[in-house]
Amino acid sequence: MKQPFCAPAAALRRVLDAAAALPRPAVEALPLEKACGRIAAKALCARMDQPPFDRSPLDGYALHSADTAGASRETPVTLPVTMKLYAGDAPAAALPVGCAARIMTGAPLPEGADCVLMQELTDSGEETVQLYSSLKPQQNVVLRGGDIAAGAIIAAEGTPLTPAHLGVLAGQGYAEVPVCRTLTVGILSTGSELLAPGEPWAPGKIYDANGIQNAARLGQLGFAVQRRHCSDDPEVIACQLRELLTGCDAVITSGGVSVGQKDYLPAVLEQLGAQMLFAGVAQKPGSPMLAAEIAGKLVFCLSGNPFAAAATLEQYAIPALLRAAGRREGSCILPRTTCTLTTGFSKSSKGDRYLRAKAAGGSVTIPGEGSAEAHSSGSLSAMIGCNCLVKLPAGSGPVAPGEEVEVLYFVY
Ligand SMILES: Nc1nc2c(c(=O)[nH]1)N[C@H]1C(S)=C(S)[C@@H](COP(=O)(O)OP(=O)(O)OC[C@H]3O[C@@H](n4cnc5c(N)ncnc54)[C@H](O)[C@@H]3O)O[C@H]1N2
Ligand code: MOO
Repeated sequence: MKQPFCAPAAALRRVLDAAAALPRPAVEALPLEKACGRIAAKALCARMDQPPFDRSPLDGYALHSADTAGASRETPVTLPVTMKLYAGDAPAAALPVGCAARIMTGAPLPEGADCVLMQELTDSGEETVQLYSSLKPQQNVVLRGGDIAAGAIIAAEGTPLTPAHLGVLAGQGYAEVPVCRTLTVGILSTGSELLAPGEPWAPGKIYDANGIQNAARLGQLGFAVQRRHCSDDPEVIACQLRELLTGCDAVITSGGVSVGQKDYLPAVLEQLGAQMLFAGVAQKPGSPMLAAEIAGKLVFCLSGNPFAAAATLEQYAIPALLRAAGRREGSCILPRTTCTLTTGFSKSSKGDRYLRAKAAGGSVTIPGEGSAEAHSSGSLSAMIGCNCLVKLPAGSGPVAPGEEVEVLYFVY
């Protein structure tokens, strides 16, 4: 007997648990220049205090704060200038009490100096300097370790490395970092109606949109992809799946998962000895989707309708693949928030429904100016520019501008 469709939350839990149970990806060392977007395979810590010495944030004079007491434009304090420090210099001696050091932004403070007066508040003298303001200890000093202290975690294991992480790591003298090997995902579009890009159009045929879209999205998230398409022939599909499973870490198919006479994916998965994670998810769109494990590799069979494929790719395949790629679970799951609708949607929702949308600044716009047709699972163009899904829970009626809805942002 056919099993009831899996609830969305349970479906996500199953694929995340299956992904977490897979062997961790191998570790490789990469130069920082090549590590953007890659996942830290180990915790990356600060090796030293940054900055590594107390430094000046200003062009001016390093001083003993006690020497500046009472200084003002009316009653300047005059001191001899006994040293000069540029960024990159190492002070050769301590600053004697009663003396000033000419100092430039980024230069280390000499020992003894505990403050810096900007040159605009002096006469900018070279031999002697007149100070027009008094200072407190540590005023205008960037303290050693003030940015990051030795030992602090820069990126926890499983963190995708951003330009900011790489900047901090570079500031620590890292030349290379241990990252998880890139996973390769096989992408198979099934359907005898499908044409490859560039093929001449013929009656009854359509171009394979899902394959490119799925590949582009996975590429954006740092996966390598191998993309193919094949006809609705169970032997061909099985053969293509076997080949992709040999050369790739996971496979995503589209099409052929429903109840049509040429919807062969359920039977092919059975033939290949798949362990099903779920067969069908209780939502619109994408309800016929399958998720399985074959020989220790994740396989996601998305429905052919392009928006159904795109939505379930975001909701289930991407979180699980990112988890398998080495990310921590928290950064694999679509972040949820509540936003106010600026546009409405005219249909009621018997089961959970997900609509593509554009969220920003607490508001969310469902494209298509209220037309439910724009949101049919076969329509693709309304997806352009969308960054999230709006969830309309089972039992919702039509929704109107001004109402609050739950928003699930796509993961990056
Ligand atoms: N009697 C029923 N019919 C259908 C049901 C049902 O419950 N009972 N479910 C419907 C739902 S919901 C969906 S979703 C689709 C899913 O069908 P399949 O996953 O088997 O997908 P196909 O039939 O192969 O294709 C559906 C649609 O998408 C087009 N397509 C397929 N691949 C691509 C591609 N790579 N690029 C662009 N477009 C693609 C295909 O030509 C079809 O138009 O089943 C419903 N039917
Ligand atoms: O699940 Mo289907 O995607 O509604 O057309």
